Amino acid sequence: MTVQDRIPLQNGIEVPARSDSSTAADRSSVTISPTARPSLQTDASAPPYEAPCIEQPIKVVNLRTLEQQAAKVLPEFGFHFIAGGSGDEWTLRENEMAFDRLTIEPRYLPGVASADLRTTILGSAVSAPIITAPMGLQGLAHSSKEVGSARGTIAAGGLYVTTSVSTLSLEEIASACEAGPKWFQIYVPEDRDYAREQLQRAKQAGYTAIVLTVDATTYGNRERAAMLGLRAPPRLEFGNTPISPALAGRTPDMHKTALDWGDVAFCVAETGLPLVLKGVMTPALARDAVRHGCAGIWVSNHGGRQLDHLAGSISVLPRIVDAVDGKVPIIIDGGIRRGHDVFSAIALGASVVAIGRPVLYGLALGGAKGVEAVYARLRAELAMTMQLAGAGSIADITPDFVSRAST
Ligand SMILES: Cc1cc2nc3c(=O)[nH]c(=O)nc-3n(C[C@H](O)[C@H](O)[C@H](O)COP(=O)(O)O)c2cc1C
Ligand SMILES: CC(C)CC(=O)C(=O)O
Repeated sequence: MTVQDRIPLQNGIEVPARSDSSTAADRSSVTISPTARPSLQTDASAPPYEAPCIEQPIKVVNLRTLEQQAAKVLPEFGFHFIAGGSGDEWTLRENEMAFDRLTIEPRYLPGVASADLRTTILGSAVSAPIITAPMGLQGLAHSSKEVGSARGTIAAGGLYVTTSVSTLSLEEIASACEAGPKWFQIYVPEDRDYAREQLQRAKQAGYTAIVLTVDATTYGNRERAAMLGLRAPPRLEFGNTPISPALAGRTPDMHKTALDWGDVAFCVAETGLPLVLKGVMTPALARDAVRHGCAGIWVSNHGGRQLDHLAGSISVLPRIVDAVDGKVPIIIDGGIRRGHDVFSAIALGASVVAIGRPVLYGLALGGAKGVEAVYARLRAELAMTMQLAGAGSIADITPDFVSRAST
């Protein structure tokens, strides 16, 4: 199989593929697990993976074009691991398309001199209603790994969410956040002792909330690498392997399949921290989450990487907002690329939005400074949208600012 010359991305964009002289015979050494639990594979005989390492401020024209820029600096496997979705990538595309079907109804002559973007989420102050979504294996994006994205996020006044499947340890990442706000997202492992250890380490390291992701009880059907004939790296680093002597010698599975409300109660009982449920796509789950004491609801389809053919996340937000009825704050992610996307999400009832891939593209292009530039651009677009639409503060952004496009 030869690697295509040009790779089609979202929105009809194509990027030139890197040259790759490996043959089908070479690639056949990639192990494809025949088990019922697909997972990200490694390819022991592949050449070492070299992530970008440049630290520099970058010019961000807009967050959409970042994908093309990042494609030029990332190794192909890393780029497609980050950019890709699952199955036909319908949900991946729909996340952005659903925002594109919304229109803004401006309020002119409001006497607004400037827009104040500041807000709070679960007691943490942020410079704008924008936070960084948890993302695993950031060593594929840049040599600074999660330290780079954490530093960039905090420097921009955002909130950082560390994942349990980070390349670096949750403690190293917590240090990089310094005094900035940080949450810990867990994929509850099968092994209770290991789960307990991770939660206790997170609390000890100063994370102030636990995010429990519910949409990954098995790995999504990620087909890009296979379709493009890409070789996975020889090894993938996971920074949160067990450390306590009681767990010595165990290599616990990082994802529990039979996740249930007992796991939610366990995470709360072990930490006493507020728990945000991530991956909520239905009003029924949102209602149950509130009833079970969750402190926040995170509307997400995992950036279209898990179950394909879920709706675009912004499409389900209004019904979830109705179900939650103001009892807890709502976070939303998926396809947020423009200041007016942030504006629409807030108008439709989210407290803050989270951004995923654009952070990793900024990281790949410039390390922490690149991430800071991504935030700066999105914040500038939001400020401009608020000024032009006539909203002086985040609290001013009410539902009547948004309607569905009539075309
Ligand atoms: C490379 C990558 C890794 C991810 N890893 C995690 C993870 O470890 N935990 C999690 O809950 N979500 C993970 N996600 C999903 C993001 O948290 C988020 O839901 C999604 O990226 C938002 O969509 P966007 O990329 O369009 O902004 C990952 C997403 C990407 C792109
Ligand atoms: C290492 C992966 C399980 C991280 C993830 O959640 C994702 O790729 O979407």
